[in-house]
Amino acid sequence: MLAKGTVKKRWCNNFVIMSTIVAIKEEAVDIGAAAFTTSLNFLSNTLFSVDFADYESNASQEVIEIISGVVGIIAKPNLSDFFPMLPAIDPQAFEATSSTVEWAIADLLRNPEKREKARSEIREVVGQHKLVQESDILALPYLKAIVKETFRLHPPVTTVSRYYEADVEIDRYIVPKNTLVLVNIRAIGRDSSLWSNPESFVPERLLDSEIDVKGQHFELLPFGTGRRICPGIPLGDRMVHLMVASFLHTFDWKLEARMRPEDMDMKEKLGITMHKAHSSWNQNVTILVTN
Ligand code: HEM
Repeated sequence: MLAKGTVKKRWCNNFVIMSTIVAIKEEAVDIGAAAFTTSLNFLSNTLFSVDFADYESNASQEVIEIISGVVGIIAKPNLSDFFPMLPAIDPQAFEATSSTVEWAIADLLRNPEKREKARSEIREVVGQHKLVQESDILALPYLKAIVKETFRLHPPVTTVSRYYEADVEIDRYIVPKNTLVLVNIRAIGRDSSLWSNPESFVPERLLDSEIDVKGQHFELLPFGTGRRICPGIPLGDRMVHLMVASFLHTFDWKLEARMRPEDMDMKEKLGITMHKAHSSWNQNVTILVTN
């Protein structure tokens, strides 16, 4: 087993190194795939001190399929007593984390002045030649606002469901027993009675706000709420912050000469979670290594 701090450091380093290799080769980075591989390796390092996947081998999907199968077999009482996280390993958890990172980077590519603001904040707190550490995140309010705003606009899990076993009254509506109620988190995040200018990416609106993502503020529920709230909040939220901060800190992003930010394709695709429909912006992004 690696020491506790080592896992985090190694994971963060891996993410930056993996992206740096691609950037040095002057290839486009598939942010979604890099984030997916990283979240997978973070968990495998935490549990087994090994990397399960490699960004360049395209093996992440195979690993996920194996994990799903293995979890079904081994998450029986004995093994999950030793590894309580095992039953929670679900492809959706990695998808949710990586799609949030992908959207945050996409929105920042479309908004260069916000990207620069976030980079200066990180540079000031972390310094030019160090890697972002988990302890730095607390001192990065603009980064935190960016992540919340990304969750508002692009919650990876768009809908949560509840099944009512008895008649219930909710806000003057009677929900009869045996009803499955679907709550559209994405629609709430874009509701104009709750948010001004809801379709725009404006992290500033959440900068000095008390609204958080832990299920207490019903206008922003990316992790759900109540008894079935996502148990992976601390891990998922931390991974998203660290990955977005590492990307911003380590690389300078720009679109290829002929492409304008407003021309980026921001269509969504519904899979296990909500991902970007096209990675076309990947092919139009030049990444310069700054550190
Ligand atoms: C950005 C990352 C993530 C997001 C946005 C997310 C979102 C969600 C949402 C919306 C739910 C349904 C909650 C409800 O019905 O109220 C859920 C459930 C769940 N999540 Fe996550 N999740 C993320 C990461 C993770 C991670 C990293 C893990 C575990 C390692 C995890 C494990 C679970 C489990 C086990 C459930 C089912 C809980 C239950 O039904 O009682 N999630 N997640």
